[in-house]
Amino acid sequence: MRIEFIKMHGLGNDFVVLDAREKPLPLIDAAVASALANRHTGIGCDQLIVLEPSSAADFRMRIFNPDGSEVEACGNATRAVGLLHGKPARIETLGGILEARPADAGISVEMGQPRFAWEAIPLAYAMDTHSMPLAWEELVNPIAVNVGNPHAIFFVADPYAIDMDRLGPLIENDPVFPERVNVNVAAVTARDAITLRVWERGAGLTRACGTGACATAIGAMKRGLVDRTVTVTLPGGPLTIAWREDDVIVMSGPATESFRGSFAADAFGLTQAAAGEVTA
Ligand SMILES: N[C@H](CCC[C@H](N)C(=O)O)C(=O)O
Repeated sequence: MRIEFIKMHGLGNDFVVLDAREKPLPLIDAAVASALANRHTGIGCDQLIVLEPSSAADFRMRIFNPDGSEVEACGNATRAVGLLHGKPARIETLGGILEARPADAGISVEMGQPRFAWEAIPLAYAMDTHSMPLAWEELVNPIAVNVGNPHAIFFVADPYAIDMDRLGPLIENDPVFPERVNVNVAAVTARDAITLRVWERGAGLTRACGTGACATAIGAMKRGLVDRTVTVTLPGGPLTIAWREDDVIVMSGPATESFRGSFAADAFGLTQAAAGEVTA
């Protein structure tokens, strides 16, 4: 049995998309996700995205990191599947229902409302999430924001001077973040401009992180560093983030289909455990 995939990206944050909305797929679990995401022995991607039918929205989007973890939100992938869908879509995710629609800048997504309570990040114990009283070497006093998934944001002079390969995993896996955390290092360069790099939970350094851009923009707005619409420039390019008066975050930016292909299901341990069984 062969399975078709669509290779997509948002500013270089890349995805393998499996579309099971019309036809069920065999079970996709952590092992399968990790194997497909492997850049040497698999197709290779920052996240595996699986689309399924939904009773609550137009369709459901499941998000798997290369380490196999299934997570609540992926901003760049939400724009990518919005492009694939080709018209406005309500998309069910573990982090809530999002709305994606074609826009001048590519695709615009309503990413829901940010959460700041320590229990919502989550943190292991009560703490001021506006400026956490913690330090990891030169990275100090982050603001923590949940935008469907957990983010810690450090404001620094130069994000490109930070050794993310060393400090990223240290912070990602700190026990203060019981569900781990995405690590953002950002510099505010104007009232409407931020430069950002992200060490992603379960994926490492990526060329762009949509939820990271949302969380960082909201963090900067909460600290009064920028206005309520800001351009966040990642290594892969810019995203526009607005924090609406109704508290909803709106992210706009490009999405790209790179190519389509197929693979032999059993090459990645995708066995039809039960005829017609949908993904778990
Ligand atoms: N690594 C993230 C998921 C992907 C987020 C990122 N690719 C985006 O565009 O938001 C997490 O574990 O929460």
